Amino acid sequence: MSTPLLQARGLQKSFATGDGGLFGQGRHRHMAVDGIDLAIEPGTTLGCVGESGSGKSTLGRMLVGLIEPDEGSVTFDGQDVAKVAGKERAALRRNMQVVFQDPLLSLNPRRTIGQNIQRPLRNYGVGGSEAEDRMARLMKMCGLDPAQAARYPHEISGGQCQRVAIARALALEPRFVFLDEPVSALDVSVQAQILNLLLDLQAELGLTYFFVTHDLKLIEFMSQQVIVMLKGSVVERGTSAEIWQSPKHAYTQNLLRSVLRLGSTPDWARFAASETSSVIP
Ligand SMILES: Nc1ncnc2c1ncn2[C@@H]1O[C@H](COP(=O)(O)OP(=O)(O)OP(=O)(O)O)[C@@H](O)[C@H]1O
Repeated sequence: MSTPLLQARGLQKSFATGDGGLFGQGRHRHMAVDGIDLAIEPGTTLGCVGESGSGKSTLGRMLVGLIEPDEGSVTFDGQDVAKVAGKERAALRRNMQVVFQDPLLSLNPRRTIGQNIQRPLRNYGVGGSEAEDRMARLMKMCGLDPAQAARYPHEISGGQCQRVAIARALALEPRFVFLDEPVSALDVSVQAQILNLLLDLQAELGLTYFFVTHDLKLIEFMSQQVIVMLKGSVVERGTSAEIWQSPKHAYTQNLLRSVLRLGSTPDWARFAASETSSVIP
């Protein structure tokens, strides 16, 4: 085992719920993530599966520093994220990016796709022809034609929008990407293309992923290691094959049974293999 790129210890996050009532009697705190430890090795994917509301997104957001944990710590490349300040913090932030579920919502609709991709570069002081060149390279790498840079998000398909969101996430050359259900808003045939793109980019750039989904079959295809979440806790963890072939927790067994019974999700490995490679060399 190599040294983990990212490690979390005792991560905990609760949110206030209820309107509080007249005397505050209705106010409670809901524990969204309840003391989670995890480690992700460089160049690998940790898949996270669980029902809606189990805390997957909250966990991912804490890993990339979008929200602060109430308790616990995140260590990236040996650095405690909470203790890093100034220039080092900015460098750390560049290294951790997110791709959200709905690309149309995550892109700025008033900016062209080229401007969307260049935004993080400009935020970090890269402008002019250097930003233009990098944008064109990122677009090609993500299977987009740079000639489309002047179009707006609503003028391209959902799959192309997600390619733009991925290109934007990669603009600052991160090492770690939190993929928050990156294909669930897309048509099934487009899903396979985006999954292939993510796998190709991982192989080419050595990226490390935290991949969140509801789909157990998809997690088997995308991840080496898996955690299963239920009500804010990890109820099962193991390799993809272990979770798929011999799940121990009753919740995972039920999840698996329903996947097998419904047969509603595609055989990703076979399906994706039938798609051509997604990256333009
Ligand atoms: N900003 C917030 N304020 C209040 N409650 C929140 C907030 N974010 C998340 N929650 C609550 O925390 C719990 C976990 O939410 P989270 O989005 O992490 O779950 P999830 O497993 O990602 O769900 P889904 O699969 O539906 O996206 C839920 O009960 C949710 O309502």
